[in-house]
Amino acid sequence: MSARVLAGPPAAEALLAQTAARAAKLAKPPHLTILRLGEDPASVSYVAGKDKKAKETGLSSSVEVMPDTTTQEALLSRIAELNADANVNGILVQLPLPSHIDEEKVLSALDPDKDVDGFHPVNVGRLWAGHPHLAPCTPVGVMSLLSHYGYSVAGKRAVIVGRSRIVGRPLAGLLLNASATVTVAHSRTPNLGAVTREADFLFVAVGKAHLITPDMVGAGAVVIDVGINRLEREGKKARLLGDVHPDVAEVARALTPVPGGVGPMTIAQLMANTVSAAEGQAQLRE
Ligand SMILES: NC(=O)C1=CN([C@@H]2O[C@H](COP(=O)(O)OP(=O)(O)OC[C@H]3O[C@@H](n4cnc5c(N)ncnc54)[C@H](OP(=O)(O)O)[C@@H]3O)[C@@H](O)[C@H]2O)C=CC1
Ligand SMILES: Nc1nc(=O)c2c([nH]1)NC[C@@H]1CN(c3ccc(C(=O)N[C@@H](CCC(=O)O)C(=O)O)cc3)C=[N+]21
Repeated sequence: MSARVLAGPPAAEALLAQTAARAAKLAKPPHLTILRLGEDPASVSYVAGKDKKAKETGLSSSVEVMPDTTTQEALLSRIAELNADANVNGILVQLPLPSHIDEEKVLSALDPDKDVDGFHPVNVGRLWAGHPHLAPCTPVGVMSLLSHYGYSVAGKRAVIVGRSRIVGRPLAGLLLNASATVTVAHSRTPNLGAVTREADFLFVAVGKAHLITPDMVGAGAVVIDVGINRLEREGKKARLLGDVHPDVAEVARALTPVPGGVGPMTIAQLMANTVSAAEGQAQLRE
């Protein structure tokens, strides 16, 4: 038996269609500003993908590139201007930032109601209080992928491997809000396989190619592979590997592919968050 493949693109298209319809109801197209510092190739490529998808969805977007020598002060002052600019509905600061910049300070400087990544402490608090407004795109995208394919986590055992700000932690909050029984494993978890085998729904966001092998997965589990590991190849395009070994398809009920699984949902959810931000701001003005 081979697992059902939970492809991202059809679910992402459905979400984008809904999002475009919401955007069209607003007085003007919502505007997303993306700040990128430096020329890290992965960041260049992700940011270009977000900008392109925004335009395809009927949103307005702009990318501002600053040198990787930009001071924290200069970045904070640009953020203050964007916060004050009524024409800007959403602001995204692409991560990772150069090491001389304090990520916490930068993320806390964003207007929480324009924080389309959901990384500001106010948005983290809203999520964990059980009433999210803007929540991180990747985990929200994972939840909508599950619902697109008809899965409900209520009353089920969910195990997450990874506890980052961008994926593991907010995913735990969303799954708890959706009434799953949630376990979060990480690098200090002994006997990882014993924990992951208990999962009805297993979510993996670590960044280690093929960490999860078939012996670590319970029969009939739904497995969501968030990991993206670049395997550079001489003279060829890099190959992308997930955190889950492909043989897991032999034991799991369902599995997301890499690429073409969670990645497209992240981008689609960013568009949805930008529209949510614009809707929230329009309500505040009423
Ligand atoms: N598809 C998408 O849209 C996205 C994909 N990604 C991908 O997801 C992966 C994770 O990203 P991100 O969350 O930012 O990564 P981080 O490096 O921030 O976090 C990795 C987490 O994995 C844990 N970990 C590391 N090694 C092990 C191990 N051997 N066993 C168990 N846990 C371990 C770490 O534990 P500890 O906290 O103890 O250090 C940490 O919590 C990456 O491959 C990234 O490229 C990320 C964002 C979006
Ligand atoms: N402030 C901030 N917000 C983010 O949301 C953010 C970030 N910084 N930094 C980096 C991570 C990573 N991330 C991805 C987005 C899309 C794909 C994606 O579209 N992946 C495609 C493949 C793309 C390719 O070919 O490289 C897929 O999985 O099919 C992957 C990863 C967002 N991140």
